[in-house]
Amino acid sequence: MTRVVAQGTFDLLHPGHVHYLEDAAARGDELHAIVARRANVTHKPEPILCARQRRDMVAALDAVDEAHLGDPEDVFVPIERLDPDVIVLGYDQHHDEAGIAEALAARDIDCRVERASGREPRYDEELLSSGDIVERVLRRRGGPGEGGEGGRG
Ligand SMILES: Cc1cc2nc3c(=O)[nH]c(=O)nc-3n(C[C@H](O)[C@H](O)[C@H](O)COP(=O)(O)O)c2cc1C
Ligand SMILES: Nc1ncnc2c1ncn2[C@@H]1O[C@H](COP(=O)(O)OP(=O)(O)OP(=O)(O)O)[C@@H](O)[C@H]1O
Repeated sequence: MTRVVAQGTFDLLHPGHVHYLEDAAARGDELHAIVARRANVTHKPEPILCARQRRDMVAALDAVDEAHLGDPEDVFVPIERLDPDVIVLGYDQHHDEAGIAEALAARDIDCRVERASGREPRYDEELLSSGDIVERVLRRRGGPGEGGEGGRG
């Protein structure tokens, strides 16, 4: 039984997330998704939705066998608990495979580190970024003070 782990913020779910999780699931028999805590999302604006809601949405995806709230302090806590055979990084995820592989080896965790493929938009209107979804909402629904087009867009 090959256990796979994938991870991310998964704020406003979109087909890119689905592609990533399906790609990761295809690399083993069961897929566990770790959902980042707000405090650990430091390389971009904080997520709009709370971690529990983000976890619940990821858990609802067919590709995902179980979704977990990430540890608030130590990203390796869920890894040591889950003891995966493969960790799949997202195609543009800011983590370094070699660095993670070293950290796993230092913890005697026998686990491969792989990187998923990216998915390109299939039509102009399609948004494959949570940040871009927020931008569109602000543009279309932002109040007059926020430069939005106002109204229900
Ligand atoms: C192997 C691995 C384990 C992680 N575990 C946790 C965790 O336990 N708690 C957490 O808040 N974030 C965890 N993360 C970090 C988040 O997934 C990271 O902030 C995430 O990559 C968000 O960035 P992204 O959504 O832009 O990809 C982990 C990342 C990796 C690569
Ligand atoms: N278009 C895509 N194709 C494949 N994987 C994707 C795509 N978009 C996001 N992912 C992957 O999903 C995981 C979670 O991504 P994240 O939660 O950061 O969403 P995001 O849409 O990339 O956020 P943002 O674009 O606002 O930074 C990451 O590993 C990322 O590589």
